[in-house]
Amino acid sequence: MLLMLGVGVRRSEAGMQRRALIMRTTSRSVAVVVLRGHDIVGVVMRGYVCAGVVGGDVVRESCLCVPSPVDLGISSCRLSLALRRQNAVWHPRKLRVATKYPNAVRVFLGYRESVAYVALRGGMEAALLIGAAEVVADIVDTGSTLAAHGLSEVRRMAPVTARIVLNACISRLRARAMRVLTDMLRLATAYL
Ligand SMILES: Nc1ncnc2c1ncn2[C@@H]1O[C@H](COP(=O)(O)OP(=O)(O)OP(=O)(O)O)[C@@H](O)[C@H]1O
Ligand SMILES: O=P(O)(O)OC[C@H]1O[C@H](OP(=O)(O)OP(=O)(O)O)[C@H](O)[C@@H]1O
Repeated sequence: MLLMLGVGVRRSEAGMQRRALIMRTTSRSVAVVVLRGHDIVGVVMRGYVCAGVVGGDVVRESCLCVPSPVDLGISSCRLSLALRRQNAVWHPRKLRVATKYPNAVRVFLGYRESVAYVALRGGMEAALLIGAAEVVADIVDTGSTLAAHGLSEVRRMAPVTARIVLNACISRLRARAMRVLTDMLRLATAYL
């Protein structure tokens, strides 16, 4: 929203409605769509929207080839592996990793047969506490969530920040929207 304000685009009155998922703006060629993080890359790649703002963790996990030229440098955290500090019970054959980022973690750990993935959508720490996994792969910021569950961060796999992702063909299809977007990208890169 700040980037939009920087290029003179504001939410219109109609865009201020409570629980609105599509916010109209003062520019006829720009609207803001509110989507779940894990849906954004696919929606941008398919060209339903020109651009998206999304965490780098989600971009990695999508494994989709979408241009991501600007790192906004905000919402910084990291994708890490964590273990129980005490009473770890190891499964004899496979190391089970509870995560909502199985694709990204597979790349970091290599495609090893000795690692199995327990795909969860949240609350990964609970998987260790109930014996469903030995390792958690999740984003960590302050570390307080891990500490609250008696877990220790054992490996930092990747830094994460919010990024702008773009549809590769949009400049040809929606020239006016692209001009606003180009101005926003210029502004973002000038101030970051
Ligand atoms: N503790 C945190 N510190 C910094 N950034 C975070 C933190 N938690 C999440 N993020 C960033 O914010 C993004 C959205 O996180 P959030 O937890 O709101 O969504 P989610 O729970 O992954 O998705 P959904 O709510 O759609 O299921 C993440 O992809 C990450 O990039
Ligand atoms: O290191 P910390 O500062 O404690 O942050 C890490 C927590 O933040 C994220 O959860 P979020 O609050 O986004 O909720 P979620 O579990 O629904 O994704 C992540 O899944 C951790 O649980």
